[in-house]
Amino acid sequence: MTEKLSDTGRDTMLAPLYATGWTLCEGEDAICKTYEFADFIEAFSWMTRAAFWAEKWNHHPDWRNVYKTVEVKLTTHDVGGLSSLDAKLARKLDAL
Ligand SMILES: C[C@H](O)[C@H](O)[C@H]1CNC2=NC(N)=NC(=O)C2=N1
Repeated sequence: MTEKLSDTGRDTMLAPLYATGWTLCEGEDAICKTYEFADFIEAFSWMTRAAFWAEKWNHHPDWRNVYKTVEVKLTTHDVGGLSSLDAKLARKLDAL
């Protein structure tokens, strides 16, 4: 069963993500990042690749795409905050 990240879990799991542009979202226990692509097709292709990983892991982003920008928010609804699944998916999104 997925659990909410502990304080120590946050430090170890989120610190590397802060280094790649992730931040804690305002007013909620989630991490946010805005990705900028060359154009809409690059952005949407990335979203498509990301969608397959989200579905495979049954862990889905809250995201918004406008033209070549994708705003991503990750949190674990089942536990009401950040879990290791969010860090795992964030690492994958950064690697796509
Ligand atoms: C029923 C389904 O397995 C759950 O709703 C999954 C789906 N995707 C999910 N995605 C995210 N981000 N958090 C969840 O808690 C979650 N739960």
